[in-house]
Amino acid sequence: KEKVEITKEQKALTKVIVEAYNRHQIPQDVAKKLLQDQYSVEENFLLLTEMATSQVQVIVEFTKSIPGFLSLDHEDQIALLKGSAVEAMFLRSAQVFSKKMPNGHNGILEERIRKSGISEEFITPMFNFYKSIIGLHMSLEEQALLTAITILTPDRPYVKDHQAVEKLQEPMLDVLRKVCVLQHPQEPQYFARLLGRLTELRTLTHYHAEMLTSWRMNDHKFTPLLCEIWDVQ
Ligand SMILES: Cc1cc(Cl)ccc1OCc1nc2ccc(F)cc2n1[C@H](C(=O)NC1CCCCC1)C1CCCCC1
Repeated sequence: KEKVEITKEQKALTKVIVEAYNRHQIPQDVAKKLLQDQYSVEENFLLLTEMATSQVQVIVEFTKSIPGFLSLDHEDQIALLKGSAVEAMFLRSAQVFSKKMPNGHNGILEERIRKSGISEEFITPMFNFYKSIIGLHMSLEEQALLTAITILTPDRPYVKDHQAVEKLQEPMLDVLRKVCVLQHPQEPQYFARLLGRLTELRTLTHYHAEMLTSWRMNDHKFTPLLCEIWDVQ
């Protein structure tokens, strides 16, 4: 049985990523807001656009803290952020949804999201993804590293220097693999299952523009930033 050892450098890298991720805190309050009140479909849509907009800003700050990211070609930096923004939003939504809340609150939150205005056909795949994330019982390190790995995906559209992105993603994958072995010794396949969620995340992201334009109301208004990120309008 191979003895898994995390090197000093890998410990330092994990620390940087987890600290950046913790600064990533908003929009944790979206769950609180949704539990406070029932909103109309229009108010929910507005809440989503506000949350998504602040999430984009937070993701940019998180990504800038990833060692080496700012040394990438500037256009590639934009391509990576644009290409991963929606996946990062769903990943963040799943993590917010997976937070243990006082009794019954998780049920209320699920109910509010089901009735928020999202079209019926997208509710099931979305919650299937959330529940598969919950089932993994991810640690904070795993959540932070998985988010960084998602952003540093070399094969995003318009990325020119794939190699340079791979060189940043690989050390993250190495340390995530070791963290998984150390934190889930009983589940040798845990790391593979974790990466498998990224495939499910891409499938869910595939529908995102339709999820927005089919929100049960008329006249969907998007900000220019969200038009860029969400490929709508
Ligand atoms: C991310 C996303 C993309 C598309 Cl296209 C459609 C939908 C969606 O989020 C669904 C979704 N899943 C959730 C799970 C837990 C939760 F607390 C909120 C959640 N939301 C939406 C939200 O605020 N997400 C933000 C969470 C933080 C990061 C940025 C995004 C709320 C908006 C108000 C109406 C109820 C859904």
